[in-house]
Amino acid sequence: MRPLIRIERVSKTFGSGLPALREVSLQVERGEILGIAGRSGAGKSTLLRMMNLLERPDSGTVEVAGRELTSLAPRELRAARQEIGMIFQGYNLLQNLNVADNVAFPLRLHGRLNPPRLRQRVEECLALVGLTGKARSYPAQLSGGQKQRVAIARALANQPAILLCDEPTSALDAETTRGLLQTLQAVNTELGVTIVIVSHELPALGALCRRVAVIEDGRVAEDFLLSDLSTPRSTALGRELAFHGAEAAAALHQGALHA
Ligand SMILES: Nc1ncnc2c1ncn2[C@@H]1O[C@H](COP(=O)(O)OP(=O)(O)OP(=O)(O)O)[C@@H](O)[C@H]1O
Repeated sequence: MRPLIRIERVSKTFGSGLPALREVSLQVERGEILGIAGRSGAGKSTLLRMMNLLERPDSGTVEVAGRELTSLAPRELRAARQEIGMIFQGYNLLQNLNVADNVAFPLRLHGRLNPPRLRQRVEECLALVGLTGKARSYPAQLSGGQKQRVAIARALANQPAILLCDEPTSALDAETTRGLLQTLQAVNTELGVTIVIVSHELPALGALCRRVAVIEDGRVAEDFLLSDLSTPRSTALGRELAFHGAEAAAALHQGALHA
């Protein structure tokens, strides 16, 4: 089957002159959870942001669900992005809107649902992330974990096929992180959403991901299934991941879904 995301020979250099990505090729299969690991500055976020064209490559192609994003007109690109939700380390919530209105924001932008259906969709999304009672709260009244759950609900409002996660647990404590990873796992298994997650937290990647790509100096240094314990890993991060993976996955499956 055709991969859901296909990145081919993508390069990107910012003003500083050093390439952030060097002819990177990477595929993401429909339904999988792919982790992107790498040291600070390796190019992880830039690669993730290529997947919805928040960053535009200098060269190479980015195909999502059979559409080559770099060749789309702005209007077509907006439509293609409906398929791709994203969450960030800093949550990016609108502080002056309550939780329900934050989740409703992309639905209103798109304008496809009438008011009763829109309210229903917001309730569904909040139930999905365990925040039913918080619809009228404002972001400032929520914990970090709750804010990230609102961000997930908002990212899923338009029923995307893909959820891109940029360091989603970096600002959270260990227990909250575990609850959030369980939510992401449920989003994948119960809704079938394909997830790509950038994180410097190897236990989080080990617990959640089926496959991990290790980025070094703007290149994919290795790309492997965490279940493959027989092939020697070629990078230090790959070896650490192989070591942590099984243990972290077992820990994730203990405890409540919504911490
Ligand atoms: N908007 C930008 N303008 C200029 N340089 C940038 C920009 N975004 C990224 N870079 C540079 O590109 C390189 C890769 O950055 P990127 O954020 O993708 O790395 P990363 O692996 O996600 O790092 P970290 O783990 O620290 O977030 C770095 O050298 C960074 O300084």
